[in-house]
Amino acid sequence: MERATVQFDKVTKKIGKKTIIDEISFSIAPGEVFGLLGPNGAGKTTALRMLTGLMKPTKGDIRLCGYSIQKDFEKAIQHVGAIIENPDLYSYLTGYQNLIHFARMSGKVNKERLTEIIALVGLAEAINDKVKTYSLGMRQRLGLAQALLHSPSLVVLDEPTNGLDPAGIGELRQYLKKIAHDEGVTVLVSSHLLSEMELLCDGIAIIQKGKILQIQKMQDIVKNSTLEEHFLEVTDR
Ligand SMILES: Nc1ncnc2c1ncn2[C@@H]1O[C@H](COP(=O)(O)OP(=O)(O)OP(=O)(O)O)[C@@H](O)[C@H]1O
Repeated sequence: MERATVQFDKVTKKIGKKTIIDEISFSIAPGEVFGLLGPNGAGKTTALRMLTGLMKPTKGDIRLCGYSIQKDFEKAIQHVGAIIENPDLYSYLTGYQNLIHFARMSGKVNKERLTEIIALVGLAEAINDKVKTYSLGMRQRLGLAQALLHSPSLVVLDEPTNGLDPAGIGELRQYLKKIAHDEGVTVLVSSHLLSEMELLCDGIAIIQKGKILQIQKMQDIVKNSTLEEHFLEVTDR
């Protein structure tokens, strides 16, 4: 598997007169779990939308595995699995039929991989039920299975714990850490949940009003304080 790295280089996004993202730069190493941490409206979703090609940066560039999303989009994006908005699911099909549908589009997924990923997201028992009978957490997990199906080397998740119960959040955390640390998959998540990010991430960028205030390794932050104390010190909230 090609190892993924992510590099934001002075990325700015303006919509109308408003600067939503203001010259942000950061990089993520292969196998790292990295968090974009910031309050609602900080610009996290916008940053992730640009990374996956849903929006174009006004200035600057983003490189994935060294490929520019502006100049080499196809190559840049091919290793990415992402859930940015709500996952696209067909509620009148079963979970399994949804996965098969996506597997066909990506072309390189076999039955073993399907079985493996269904077990990983904990949907084995319900996979033949229609998605309309699923809870929000189950839909999230099916969306995650979709994003992971083609074995991406970079996984991008926007507020991944939304709608999950505490047990589900714990399982997702263990899984993301496992694929990162054992298999070298790079994981980028956005969240405003401090305690969750403290448990999940190896490194974080604190973002507020479109600007990155700080980038740090989690182990350095928690040496002296909790992430929450640190966050309150760094931001003006
Ligand atoms: N298409 C748009 N047009 C105008 N303003 C926008 C647009 N998209 C986002 N914004 C504004 O940009 C800012 C950042 O939004 P964004 O959704 O990226 O933040 P976020 O950090 O993901 O927050 P949340 O957790 O609430 O989703 C907000 O003030 C939002 O209102």
